[in-house]
Amino acid sequence: MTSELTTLLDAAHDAMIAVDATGRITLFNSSAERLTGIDASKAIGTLAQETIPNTRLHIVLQTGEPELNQVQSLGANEIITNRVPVFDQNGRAVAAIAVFRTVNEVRDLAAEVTNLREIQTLLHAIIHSTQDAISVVDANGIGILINPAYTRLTGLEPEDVIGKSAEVDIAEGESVHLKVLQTRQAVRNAKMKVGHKGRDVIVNVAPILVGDELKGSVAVIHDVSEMRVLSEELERARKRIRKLEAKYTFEDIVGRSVAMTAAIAAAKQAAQTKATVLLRGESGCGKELFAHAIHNASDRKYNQFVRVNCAAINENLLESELFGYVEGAFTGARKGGKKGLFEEATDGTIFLDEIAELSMNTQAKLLRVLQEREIVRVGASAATAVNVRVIAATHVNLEQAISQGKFREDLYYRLNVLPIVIPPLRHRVEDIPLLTQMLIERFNHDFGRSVKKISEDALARLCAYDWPGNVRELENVIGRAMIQAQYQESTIELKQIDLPDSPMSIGIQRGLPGKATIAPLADVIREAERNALVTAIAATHDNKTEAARLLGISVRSLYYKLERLGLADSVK
Ligand SMILES: Nc1ncnc2c1ncn2[C@@H]1O[C@H](COP(=O)(O)OP(=O)(O)OP(=O)(O)O)[C@@H](O)[C@H]1O
Repeated sequence: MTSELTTLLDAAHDAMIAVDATGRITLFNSSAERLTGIDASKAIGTLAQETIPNTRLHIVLQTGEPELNQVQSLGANEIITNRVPVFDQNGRAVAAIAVFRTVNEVRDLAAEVTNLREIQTLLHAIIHSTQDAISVVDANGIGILINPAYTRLTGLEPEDVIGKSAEVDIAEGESVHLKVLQTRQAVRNAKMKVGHKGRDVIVNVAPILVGDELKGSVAVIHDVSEMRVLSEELERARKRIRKLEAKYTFEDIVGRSVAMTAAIAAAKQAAQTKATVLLRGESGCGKELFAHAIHNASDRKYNQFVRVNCAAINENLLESELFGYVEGAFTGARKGGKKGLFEEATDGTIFLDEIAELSMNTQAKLLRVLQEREIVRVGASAATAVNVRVIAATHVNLEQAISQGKFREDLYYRLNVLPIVIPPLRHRVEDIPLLTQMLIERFNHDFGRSVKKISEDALARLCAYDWPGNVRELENVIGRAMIQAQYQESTIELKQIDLPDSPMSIGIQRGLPGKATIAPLADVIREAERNALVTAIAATHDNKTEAARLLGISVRSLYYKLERLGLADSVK
């Protein structure tokens, strides 16, 4: 026997014993030594049935019949044996071979095979169900596996790819598989075009190394056009979030008084309809808060909420702002024209705050929108249909405005479909403790304070006041009190509640001026400026840069103003 053959047989996991025609052992490999505990040098040349009593090789020689899968004992082991005769050209048995291994080894092997099958099934399921296109080539760059996502992306079927060169799917660019096989290094984010349609893709390819041996490479291919669509969708969603200005919901409206509960219930009901809503109430009582909440509780919540302060926009611009304009509508008109706020709010809500401030001319145009549900851009001849829910708000007594000829009666009826009256704070004193607590928490957060509550006498003072500026005014009073409070203070005290107690000053805030209280405008402005500076300096703990930022002025300008108002020393 050649030495190569001996080495090979010694390396085999199976035990092997061969006998010649006389039944003497001619081969006894290492595994046979291991299983029998007999040295090959001692076994070779002996009669097999004498050295190993139940080899039965002499019987196989006699009968010429193979004995397959025989289980028997060998020392402490159970073994499974195959014995086969070897014949010459004349059909005479000239040798016999026994190949055996322990039953445990066979069981382990069977389990390993089962495991491998399970892993294979699992891999198959994963590769076939993933949305990522996958292709695998062997070490020679020949295709061995693709998945259905690959076929969807490239249009290539298994028969086009399996057994073919890795370059078969490339429409433009070089094969990354071949590069990875050459370098044994993974390649990430390679751009190329693949398949019949030359689809833009990004490819990640990794070598398959078993130990040190290169077995092939695997590529995961992403469709760029799909990614582009997804990122565009993401951008659209981001824009929507950015533009979604309605930040409050009904959860944010504080109030358990009967009047407030009724207003909230009416607003919740209105949210379920498409009807125009008219929010009425004094300044600062929460009309805008309600408008946000109605929008956010309606089926338009994922679309635009556009707020228009009718009092803040110049009358000449208002029409083009609301309804847009066509190219060349007026000098300075943008090329291609411009969408108006009604169109911006398509499928969403437009909140027309301070509606009573609209000119009679714009009122007529708004009436048309409400009647026809269409707008005409400035300079356009045709109308465009718009699907927009209108919420209007005013603190003005519209009935009185009608009788004074300042508000169109027909528009009033169009707007007044679902009127919701938000009661002034003085009519719902029982809400003051709740609102105060909510504000304390908000300002703790904003100013970094840790105030817990308000003292009883301070709260009593708040409840006795009649709040012409409503919740906005309460916000200011609590805000000021918390700025004044020392850091360690946990209760707002009466002395920190800064409320005007003269009935005259209340009158001024309600728009009922008393001559005695009117001061020269320059003094009023100077006083207001002084207050603003002191508050900002206090709120920022004397951080001039931050105070200037809050006031919207430069630091230099802040120092100048402090100097001019004689505050430079007191706030140092
Ligand atoms: N019920 C409430 N619960 C919580 N916060 C409220 C409530 N009502 C009003 N506010 C707060 O008071 C401030 C004024 O409210 P809002 O701007 O909605 O009033 P408004 O009636 O629209 O005022 P204006 O007529 O001056 O525009 C806001 O900061 C708002 O969040």
